[in-house]
Amino acid sequence: MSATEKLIIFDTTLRDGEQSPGASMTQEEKLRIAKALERMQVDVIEAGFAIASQGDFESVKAVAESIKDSRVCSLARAVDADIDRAGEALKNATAGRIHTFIATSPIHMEFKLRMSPDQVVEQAVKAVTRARNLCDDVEFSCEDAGRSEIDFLCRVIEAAIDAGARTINIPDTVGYAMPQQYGDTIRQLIERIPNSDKAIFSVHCHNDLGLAVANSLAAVTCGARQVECTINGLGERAGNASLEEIVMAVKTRADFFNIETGINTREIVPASRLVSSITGFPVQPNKAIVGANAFAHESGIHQDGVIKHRETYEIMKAEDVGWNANRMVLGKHSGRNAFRGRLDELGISLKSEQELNDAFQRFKDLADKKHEIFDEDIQALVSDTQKATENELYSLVSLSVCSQTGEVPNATIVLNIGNEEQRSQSEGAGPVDATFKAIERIVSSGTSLELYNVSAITSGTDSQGEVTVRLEKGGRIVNGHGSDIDIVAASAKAYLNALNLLSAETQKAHPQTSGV
Ligand SMILES: CC(=O)SCCNC(=O)CCNC(=O)[C@H](O)C(C)(C)COP(=O)(O)OP(=O)(O)OC[C@H]1O[C@@H](n2cnc3c(N)ncnc32)[C@H](O)[C@@H]1OP(=O)(O)O
Ligand SMILES: CC(C)C(=O)C(=O)O
Ligand SMILES: [Mg+2]
Repeated sequence: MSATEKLIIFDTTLRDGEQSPGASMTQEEKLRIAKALERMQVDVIEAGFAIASQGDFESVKAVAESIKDSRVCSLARAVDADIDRAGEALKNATAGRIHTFIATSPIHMEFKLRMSPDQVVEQAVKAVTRARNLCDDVEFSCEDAGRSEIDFLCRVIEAAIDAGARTINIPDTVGYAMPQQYGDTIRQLIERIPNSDKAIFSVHCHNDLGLAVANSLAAVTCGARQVECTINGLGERAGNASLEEIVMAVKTRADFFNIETGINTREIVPASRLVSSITGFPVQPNKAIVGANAFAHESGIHQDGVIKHRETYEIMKAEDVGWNANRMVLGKHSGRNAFRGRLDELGISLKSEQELNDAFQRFKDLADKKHEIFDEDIQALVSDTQKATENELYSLVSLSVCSQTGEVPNATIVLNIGNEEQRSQSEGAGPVDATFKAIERIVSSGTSLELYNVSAITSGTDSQGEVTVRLEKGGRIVNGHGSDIDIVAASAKAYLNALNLLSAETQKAHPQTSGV
């Protein structure tokens, strides 16, 4: 391996990550994540599966139109309509990629596709050819390659490369592979396929046996030059290989891998927090790189060693992955121009002067209550502003909660519903429960609460709490978000945000209806 070889980082948080049950994201949330990935200098962003729905199409299109420094990709089955839809969504991209796939394992071909191996080869070639007519950059994946026969993989991949695929992805779709075996497969494919030098070999590993990162790295030592991964390892079932672990393994053990990624690793922790807060999937404290304890030393001998010489117990620097990057960016004496400038640096664009004014007012209100304002605070308050200026049916006017030792908590809430104020009161098991019950007394939404998560946006007891509320109704699932220094108010905002998302979906489907 030469020292200058590059490992391409292909992030699929917005596509495979979104396939995690409950992790669906709005277009605005996808754009914020895409911007964070661009800041991190991810090479390829898989923005979605354009044919899946109108919303997916719009999201891929919006990401393709706003991202300039990363390639933007859409997934497509080996089906004409999927490929055309992906091409359409990507047509304004600075650099686009169509990623088409078909399963190659005996079990998938026989029982799912109901196609013979010959038909699969023929369909793969047709799909790659069609995609190449729409886009110069085409990736082809052999779904369930981890359980496919190597002779058949050689045959279908050679044909796909001849048809114009420039990246060949070998997914371990069900997380079945073992590192050494998977690495050997990659090595054999590269050695045996006559035109393998015309393509970059890529890997996409799932974590069903907890081996996604190990399998991906084994493949890198055997010639893979693209790794598909997600922030926090989000993804279908047990998830995908986690981007932060892949990138930091390759960087920390450059002596072993002798390969580089182009990732700005200082953006890793902010991106991890953003994805966690948007999806409501908390990061476990002992998660490598981005867990709260990843750089914390508890035991005396370790602390002693670190004080004497940091490298005795630390193989990476916390600041290199973005810990401690909580810079105080603005304070209560900052003006509108500084605020606007910081939004620009964070890649946040507000649609109108009115949105800027609203966000600035929220910033001033927050600065009155909280001494230091960090980037994460700004991201949260802008997100609240955008929610407030979108057409909301329900908004919070006021909330008063009484919670006292030995007494049953009680909440009184006033909501604005379609320009009319309504008040209600409820007791509950705790202040949040009382608040949600008070809201339900007014709206009777018929939803069920699937997830409630609260996390501190920054450190300190004056940190804003960020709450995610996941509601389900008739099979539709939404994640509502709210932030506030008062976590009960943040919870009420998150609950109302989820109700507004459901109501917006209902209105799209049935324009005459109002409510959830
Ligand atoms: C391993 C992965 O992560 S693959 C990506 C998984 N992600 C998703 O499925 C999320 C988005 N999916 C969707 O929205 C829908 O499944 C759609 C829009 C793609 C398709 O919806 P539908 O047309 O209703 O088909 P449905 O999902 O029921 O079945 C899939 C069909 O595609 C076929 N198919 C599956 N994969 C492929 C492929 N790669 N190439 C060609 N056909 C395929 C199946 O055999 C099945 O065909 P059949 O209807 O003739 O039996
Ligand atoms: C579509 C492909 C790349 C996939 O997600 C998988 O096989 O896991
Ligand atoms: Mg996958």
